[in-house]
Amino acid sequence: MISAWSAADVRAAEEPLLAEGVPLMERASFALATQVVRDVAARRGTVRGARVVLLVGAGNNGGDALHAGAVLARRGLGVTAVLVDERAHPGGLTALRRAGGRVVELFAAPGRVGAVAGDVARSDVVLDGLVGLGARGPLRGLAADLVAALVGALETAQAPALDEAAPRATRRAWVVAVDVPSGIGVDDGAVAGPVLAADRTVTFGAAKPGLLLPPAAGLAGEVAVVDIGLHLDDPPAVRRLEPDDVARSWPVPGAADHKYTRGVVGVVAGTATYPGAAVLTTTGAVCAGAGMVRYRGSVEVGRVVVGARPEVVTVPGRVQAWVVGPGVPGGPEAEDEGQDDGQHERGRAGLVAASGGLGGLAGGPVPAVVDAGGLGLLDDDSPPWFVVTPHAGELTALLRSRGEDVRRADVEAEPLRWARRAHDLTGATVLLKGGVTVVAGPGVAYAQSDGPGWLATAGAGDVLAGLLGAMLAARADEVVRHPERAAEVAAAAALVHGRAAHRANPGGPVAALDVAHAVPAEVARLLSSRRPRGTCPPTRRPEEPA
Ligand SMILES: NC(=O)C1=CN([C@@H]2O[C@H](COP(=O)(O)OP(=O)(O)OC[C@H]3O[C@@H](n4cnc5c(N)ncnc54)[C@H](O)[C@@H]3O)[C@@H](O)[C@H]2O)[C@@H](O)CC1
Ligand SMILES: Nc1ncnc2c1ncn2[C@@H]1O[C@H](COP(=O)(O)OP(=O)(O)O)[C@@H](O)[C@H]1O
Ligand SMILES: [K+]
Repeated sequence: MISAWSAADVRAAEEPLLAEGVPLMERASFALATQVVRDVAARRGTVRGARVVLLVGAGNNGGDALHAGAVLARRGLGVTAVLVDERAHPGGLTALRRAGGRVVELFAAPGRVGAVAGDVARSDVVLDGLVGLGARGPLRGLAADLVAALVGALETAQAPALDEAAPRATRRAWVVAVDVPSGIGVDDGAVAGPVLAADRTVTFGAAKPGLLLPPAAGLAGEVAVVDIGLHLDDPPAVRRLEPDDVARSWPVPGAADHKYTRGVVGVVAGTATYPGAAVLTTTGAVCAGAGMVRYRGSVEVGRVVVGARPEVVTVPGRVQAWVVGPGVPGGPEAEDEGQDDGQHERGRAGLVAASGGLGGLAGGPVPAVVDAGGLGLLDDDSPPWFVVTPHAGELTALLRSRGEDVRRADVEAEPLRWARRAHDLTGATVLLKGGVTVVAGPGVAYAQSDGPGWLATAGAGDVLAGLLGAMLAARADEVVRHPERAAEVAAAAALVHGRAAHRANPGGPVAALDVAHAVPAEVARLLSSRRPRGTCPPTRRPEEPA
């Protein structure tokens, strides 16, 4: 798991160490220089003669860059520091000069910003140390002008300069962000001004939320977290599951299991107009290893589903997680005009059962996935073991229906903020789909970035809904008892879904059904890395057949 803490938490963790005189900046800058040497050596063969430019702001972030530059200069790289502020870190400047580095005082000649940016773009490596945890809002002043000019100068070049295989004319500098890409919202991932996109971010002490959250996450490149000895005791602000986390918690059936202990998924999806959604959702659930999938819909669509997936049953009965809404038209008018094929009524019944509204009759509350047309069926208050799975457009509509004056662009600019708001307004756990999938539940947030852009294809969300339904059904009791785990299961589903999309056709376009078909092999691969049985017992469910 990658855990990210806010700037304030990281600073609080630094304080006692700084008071004891622990040399945090030396640790940070040495690790930064080591990573740069590794990157240069891996791509260029030798580090000697490589040209490095440091972009240096007024604070300790610039200090990190200057000290790292001193280490690099001593290793034989040619290092130039470009200062955008006369207050550059004095210790760092002295160290760089002593090591033979050059200094360009851009602050004294701001008119040269265009020419300097052109030079910087032609270097081998750029270390962006303009601003880090101390950033207040988007970049401004000379730092903003330099980055804007540099972004333009880098635009035409294709491959990083360190990629010796690429023709020289197409190479551009390899960009390393110091702690964070300068100017991103460190705590919220906002990108409200110019930001130099990094190939690599070397971040100190712990990851920061802005490195995991869109839109800034897309500008951080590969993130390397450097341990500088901080102790962070508070829960992280944002987490990202990695394959090992999902493998560890995946419920592997044992000898005593049967289909009902594995979890039955009830699916209310699709109509005569959108029968494909019913097939994709049920296939997602079947391929994720549901003990059983019950399809609830019209006889006509049920036949299509069973024709595609003979494993699916269409008779009512006990369900351990509901999936409501994929391929179901939203809004009361769809129901009034009969376009919903009765799915609104079936969906409402599923959600009532899932919230425990039928008491002992239905065996108590169970998790639910509420997607697409199901979102309009939610009551004012939902339990947190309901996971709503909107994309940005659907989340905007959901928020607006609850009185928020918000537009899709606002949701895309601050996805975690709005996912949290939707969680607060509805009570449900919120999985907001997108290139980075953001999950907000009670006291927890996840940001998953596992799938290729090819996954943005019609029906992929239906597969995710079915897959998530199966995962929730397998851990139904646990999720209802500990609703914060619904968010973890949702993040795990996004990981499996994204990785299955890579597996379905590595490097090329994927069809939604192929993503579902790739899930079993992807789960097997995840589980193959798991420690031997006995060290981490699978989650077991006590229920007997209904
Ligand atoms: N406290 C420490 O000893 C350590 C700090 N570290 C580094 O120090 C950084 C934090 O240093 P600081 O607190 O000095 O802050 P920064 O260096 O991140 O930034 C502060 C400076 O940037 C300017 N600034 C702020 N917002 C700006 C904006 N929007 N546009 C342009 N300029 C802006 C401010 O005028 C201020 O002078 C971390 O990100 C990390 O790189 C590391 O060396 C680890 C140890
Ligand atoms: N740029 C992207 N990169 C990776 N995955 C994406 C991207 N955009 C969307 N996705 C994923 O693709 C799926 C699309 O789902 P959705 O929008 O609900 O489509 P549909 O409703 O047609 O099934 C979601 O899982 C989402 O997270
Ligand atoms: K930076």
